[in-house]
Amino acid sequence: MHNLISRAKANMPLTHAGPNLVNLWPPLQAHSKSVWDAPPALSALVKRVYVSMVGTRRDHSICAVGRSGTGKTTASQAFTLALLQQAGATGGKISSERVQAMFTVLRSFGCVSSPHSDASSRFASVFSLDFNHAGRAAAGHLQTMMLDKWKVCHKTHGESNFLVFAQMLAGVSTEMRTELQLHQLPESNSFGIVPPTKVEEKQRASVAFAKLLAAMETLSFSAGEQKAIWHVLAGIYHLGAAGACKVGRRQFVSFDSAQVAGGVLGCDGEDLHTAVFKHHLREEEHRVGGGLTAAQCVEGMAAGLYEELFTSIVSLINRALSSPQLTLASVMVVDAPGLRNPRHSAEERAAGWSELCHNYLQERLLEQYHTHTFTHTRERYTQEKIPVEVESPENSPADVVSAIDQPPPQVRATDGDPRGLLWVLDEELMTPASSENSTLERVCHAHDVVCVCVCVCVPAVRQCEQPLQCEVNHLMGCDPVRYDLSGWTGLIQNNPSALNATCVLQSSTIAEVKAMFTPKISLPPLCRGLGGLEGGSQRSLQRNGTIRKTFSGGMAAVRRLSQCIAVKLQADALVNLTRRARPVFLQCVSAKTRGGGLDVAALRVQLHSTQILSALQLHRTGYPEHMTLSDFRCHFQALSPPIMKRYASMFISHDERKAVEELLVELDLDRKSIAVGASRVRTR
Ligand SMILES: Nc1ncnc2c1ncn2[C@@H]1O[C@H](COP(=O)(O)OP(=O)(O)OP(=O)(O)O)[C@@H](O)[C@H]1O
Repeated sequence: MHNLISRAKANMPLTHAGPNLVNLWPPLQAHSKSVWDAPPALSALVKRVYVSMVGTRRDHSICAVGRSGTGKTTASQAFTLALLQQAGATGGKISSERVQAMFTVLRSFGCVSSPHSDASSRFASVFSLDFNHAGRAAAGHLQTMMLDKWKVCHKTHGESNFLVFAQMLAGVSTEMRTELQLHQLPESNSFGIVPPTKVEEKQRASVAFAKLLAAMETLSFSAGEQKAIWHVLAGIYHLGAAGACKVGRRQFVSFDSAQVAGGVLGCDGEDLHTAVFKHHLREEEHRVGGGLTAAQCVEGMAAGLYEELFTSIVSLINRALSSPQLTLASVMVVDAPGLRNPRHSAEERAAGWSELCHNYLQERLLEQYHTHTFTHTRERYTQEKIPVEVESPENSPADVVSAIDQPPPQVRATDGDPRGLLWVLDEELMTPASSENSTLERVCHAHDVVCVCVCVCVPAVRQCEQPLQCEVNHLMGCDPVRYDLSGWTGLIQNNPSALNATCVLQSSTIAEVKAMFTPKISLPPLCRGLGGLEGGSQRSLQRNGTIRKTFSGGMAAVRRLSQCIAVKLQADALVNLTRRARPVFLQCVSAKTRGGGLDVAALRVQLHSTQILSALQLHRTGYPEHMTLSDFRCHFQALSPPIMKRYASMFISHDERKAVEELLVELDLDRKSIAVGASRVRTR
């Protein structure tokens, strides 16, 4: 029962849906439709965005927001493919097949199976399609953010590891299986990477692996690059099998598996041991409080390897889709992991660090939606002195966002320090003898008086009775999520093993591994977890410039290597990338219960957080279609030179705004004969 709002809006012409469109296609029939069988409402949206992009020569963005499992990825992918079909492609670098292949690769390497979905995204992405002067797609550029790097070694209840592991273990050829030493798999794996056991699952994973191989071929991954990818994945698998001693010296539990891990990574066993466990100097350098446990060392290496692998795969995708052709404008499709709350799947547990990172990103996107829909629109009307009687919604996501990411004040305030959770965590990490408890107390104390609604004052963050737990009032208080901060210090402290992963790969004795991970250009690393910072075309350089700027100004330049500040900066980068583009927000909702029934309460909560009624009210009362004076001039000059002549004569005697108003009145009187509908056009 996906995308319910679409049904309510079924009779509404698309032009009335305004720039902030709610997800508008009917449920897929038991997966019988492939994602690119665009339903009519999607085709209409694609057409509208395309015509607007070509007509205004401005960048546009499509951003899907909502809970996990509500169809954001499906919607974004369907939109991208339909847009490509609508526009057509040129230059041979981009095609529907290549883009579909990219989705297949990303699904395997960036998704896990969860109670909500068989492929739940664990990375955020911005995929930009660049169009040339003829309006044809000429290139694609993928930028990714992996906010939580620990997924590869920490198994969340009910979730699998990244899908690619099961696919590889089920489908890799006998020859490669021998090379990767995957014939006799040990029973336990500390990262929870297990081969599929049921026949049906095995078959599905093998088919998915065959699809993945075909997709890599389509994207021109060379045989050597594919080999390097399997070696790194197998290396991570064997590291998980090697495990770490819980007591005593920092070392592997299974030396045999560690030896095998070293072998497939092209690293001597002793060297791997050193890279994983022996980094006293680096620990000093990064002031790692209390030293790392053996398990943290092994996990750090695995997380570092997977981060490097994912970034390299994004580079290979960009190599396949990029083109130096000059382009006119772009459409950016934004997809991020959805909001997750253990309560949605009736789990008793509290949420962890991974959920906080992704829920925070969703809040940032919602805040962007709120600002664009209400704040900017009202500001424009005020600036243009247009009387429009509308009330903005009482609440906004800003309170929760600042409870998480508010930076420290430049000058110490007398009435307390209101910095957000990420900054408090960052500071406490550097304070000797600090604990997660003191972090919690500081954040709850600073943010417990925030009102999310005029009539009810509820704190943005509230300390729970359970030790080390707090509740964050996500979705403007509609969807509170209880977090457990236990062990967060270990996750956010700099982990020298993760940093050593790059050296292990670059000094591998396996030529293909070494070649793939040795950087082609030497640029200072911005932030681990960011992918797609390469590209030679003018547009990709611009987009990468925006990200570099985000990471190089003010506090960002100083703290960008801190794990928790990097989460904020990656979210900033994503928002900055799309800030200048004309946005369309796809609010995805789902009301499906686990038994397949209709969960009305859940639907109500989701609809409430979309603020759809206020948005529609503002849209209907105001002037959603508007253009700048310069656009107006271009537009009408092309349409009718006599009209522009008249405009010029009026412009001499009045100010420009007055001239435009008079012209509009004339156009309106004469509308039928000249067929220019401009009465709802406001200019500035
Ligand atoms: N309109 C629809 N009707 C029925 N099922 C759908 C629809 N859209 C998506 N689905 C199914 O719902 C599941 C979740 O979809 P998808 O992965 O797109 O969600 P998501 O919002 O991107 O999730 P996450 O945030 O966890 O990545 C998939 O199995 C998908 O096939």
